[in-house]
Amino acid sequence: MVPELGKATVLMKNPEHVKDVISALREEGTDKLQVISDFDMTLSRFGFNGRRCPTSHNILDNSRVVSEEGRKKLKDLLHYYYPIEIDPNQTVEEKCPLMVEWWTRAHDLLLQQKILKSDIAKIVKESEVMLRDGVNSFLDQLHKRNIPLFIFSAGVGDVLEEVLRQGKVFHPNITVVSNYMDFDDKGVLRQFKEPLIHTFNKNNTVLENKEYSQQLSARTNILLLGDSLGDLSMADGVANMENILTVGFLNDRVEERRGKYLDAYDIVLEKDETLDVVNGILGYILRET
Ligand SMILES: Nc1ccn([C@@H]2O[C@H](COP(=O)(O)O)[C@@H](O)[C@H]2O)c(=O)n1
Repeated sequence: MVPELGKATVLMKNPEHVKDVISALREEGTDKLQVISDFDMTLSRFGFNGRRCPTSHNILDNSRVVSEEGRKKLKDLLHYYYPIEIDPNQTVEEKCPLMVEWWTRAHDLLLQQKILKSDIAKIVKESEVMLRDGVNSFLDQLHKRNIPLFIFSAGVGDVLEEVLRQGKVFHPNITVVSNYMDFDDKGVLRQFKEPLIHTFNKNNTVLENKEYSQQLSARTNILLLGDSLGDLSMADGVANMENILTVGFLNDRVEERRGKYLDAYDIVLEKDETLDVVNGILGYILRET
């Protein structure tokens, strides 16, 4: 069916269910399909050559427009809050206020740096961000086949859009909901727009663009890609959902989190920096293999 599902990085609790959903997505055709994806560490790479790749926040944090002192404080926040974000032993209820605290403190520090809108392209160009191998062909294929892609990200919208633009894959079938920067009339960052999106509120509560879900009301079959357990609520706003296939990238603390990911996602990709499996599934659904 999909040879890539035999890859060593692929884990599935219920392979029969996966097979059934993929068959249903193929049978029902592309007119009913939409893709919902996270950005950081899902479409972008988690690591390269043993080094962590930056998230859209880190692209700003590590850039030359942030002072040395600011950079250190942002790194301290990352080292304090990231382990909490991925801790398998804390509940979402416990984590939520701490995530709001992290994002708020980091955004406040970024506001002090007087970042210019006109600097974003250069900041991205000079960063170490990388898209996963196979993302370009995945996004090109979705565009070619008129399949909408909804990127729901707790990262920084202006930055992730620029990453896609520089990768020449920011196609018109893509809609992004994320944390966007607000610049004053001189082009200086003055605040982040509301609502604040963090890892564990990626659901209806922050979706103001109801029009978008109405436009897509006929697309009741979903391919969902994420890297956090919080990403599983990204499709909550889809009315009358019929079939959903969830693919989760398990990037970090794999031993401790494997069980939870296997319970939550249909397909778990363990330490897989590519989109090979997803491209294999899409090719099958599109009847190209
Ligand atoms: N100040 C921050 C806040 C969050 N992050 C990381 O970015 C990821 C963004 O979320 P996605 O929805 O795009 O996955 C999140 O998982 C945090 O680890 C950060 O780097 N700096």
